[in-house]
Amino acid sequence: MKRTLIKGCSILTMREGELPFVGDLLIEGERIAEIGPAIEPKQPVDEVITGVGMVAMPGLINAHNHASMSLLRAFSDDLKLMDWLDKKMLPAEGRMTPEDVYWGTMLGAAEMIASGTTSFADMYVHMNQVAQAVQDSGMRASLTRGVVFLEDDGGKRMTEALHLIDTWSGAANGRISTMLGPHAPYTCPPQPLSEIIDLARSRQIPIHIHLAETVEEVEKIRNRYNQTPTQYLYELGMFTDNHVLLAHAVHLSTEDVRLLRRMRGGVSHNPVSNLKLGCGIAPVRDMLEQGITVGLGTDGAGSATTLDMFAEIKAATWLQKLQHGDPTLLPAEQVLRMATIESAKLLQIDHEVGTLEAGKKADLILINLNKPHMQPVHDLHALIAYSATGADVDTTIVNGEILMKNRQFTHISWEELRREATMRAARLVEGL
Ligand SMILES: CSC[C@H]1O[C@@H](n2cnc3c(O)ncnc32)[C@H](O)[C@@H]1O
Ligand SMILES: [Zn+2]
Repeated sequence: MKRTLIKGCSILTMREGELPFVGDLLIEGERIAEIGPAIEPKQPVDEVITGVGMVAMPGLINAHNHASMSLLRAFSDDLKLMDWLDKKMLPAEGRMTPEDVYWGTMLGAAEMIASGTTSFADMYVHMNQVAQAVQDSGMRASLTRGVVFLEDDGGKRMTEALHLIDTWSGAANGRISTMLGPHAPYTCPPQPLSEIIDLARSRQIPIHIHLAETVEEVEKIRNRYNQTPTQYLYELGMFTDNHVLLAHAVHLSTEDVRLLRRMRGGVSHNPVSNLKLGCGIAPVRDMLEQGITVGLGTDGAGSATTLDMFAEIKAATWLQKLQHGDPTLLPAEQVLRMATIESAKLLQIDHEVGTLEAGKKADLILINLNKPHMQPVHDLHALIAYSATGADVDTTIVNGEILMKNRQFTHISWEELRREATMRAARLVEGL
């Protein structure tokens, strides 16, 4: 079993209310063996990492992504969501081969590792290739085959969704978990959606779904069913005994927020994508007041452009402060917890990751403080939430494996990845 000792770093455990302290962290195999002011290992260590001038904190957890859409980064911007999706993304996605999805996911994984994300929730197609990329990149992920019921496919998409669950749950040394992924209320009519909900309940499979992202979605569902999108899911039994990961939840009425109050799971707030597509501001303060778990995600790079979770951290707290004219809302520690342990709850991995604690899986990052914008150090939570960017991450560790050290990838060949991604991305968007 490999033993790695990180010495002399500032440690942010992200356990509620716990103050930062300077100390050491011992990793044995996949897990954190010890955290403390000065560790004297009882057995020889294989690697010592000097953490002086660094902050160790839990890896960030991206609760909503379509990693493979990294191939469509900065290809189609400044459009309304439905134009962006129908006229640009779906035609490009129609050309995607399984190999494209593999390399697109690897590109997303490389960006996430380089910016301090260790786990992500993903919804896409060709999920065998997404899972393979998760396995190869060393990341942790919760994967779901996105299912749209707009035309009859003879059950192909659902077969693939179940194949993913049956084949990949627990794979890659437990780094991969799975969910069911009905895409959104406007792409999933009542009958197939209620079948998925019942299946999820009977097999205890969590659900990942987009909800109430735009005003247009609210109008569409009102016209079709005379309900809000949230009522539509609620009445179909979505929130009865199912763990549900809701992406966006921007347009919720007061009554909608109350309906979600007792839900298992919670909401991935994706503020950069919501801002860029002009969708609106999710009622984060109100959801938190009702006890709803709110984590953070990026959505795909096709809309958000970047998968840097530090951008989401800033946008999330700034938006709540601005919307309510109250700078005390979402203080630094709380928004950092949203990007770590609260997101972990949404992926049902909070017993393993999301805080730094002896016995948990060693998913953590080292952030370099030796930079002008990271000095002086008064309040570490504030410094990281309001000043750090993904480029300040020096080292990324998942399941005890070092995936990036001194900003160099250890599992990814960047030259090969860049070549594959460039060539494939050009083909996908040609003529669109
Ligand atoms: C069927 S796989 C997932 C599907 O979702 C699309 N998608 C990406 N971003 C969004 C978004 O913000 N709202 C709705 N749908 C989105 C993606 O292009 C895939 O087709
Ligand atoms: Zn999405």
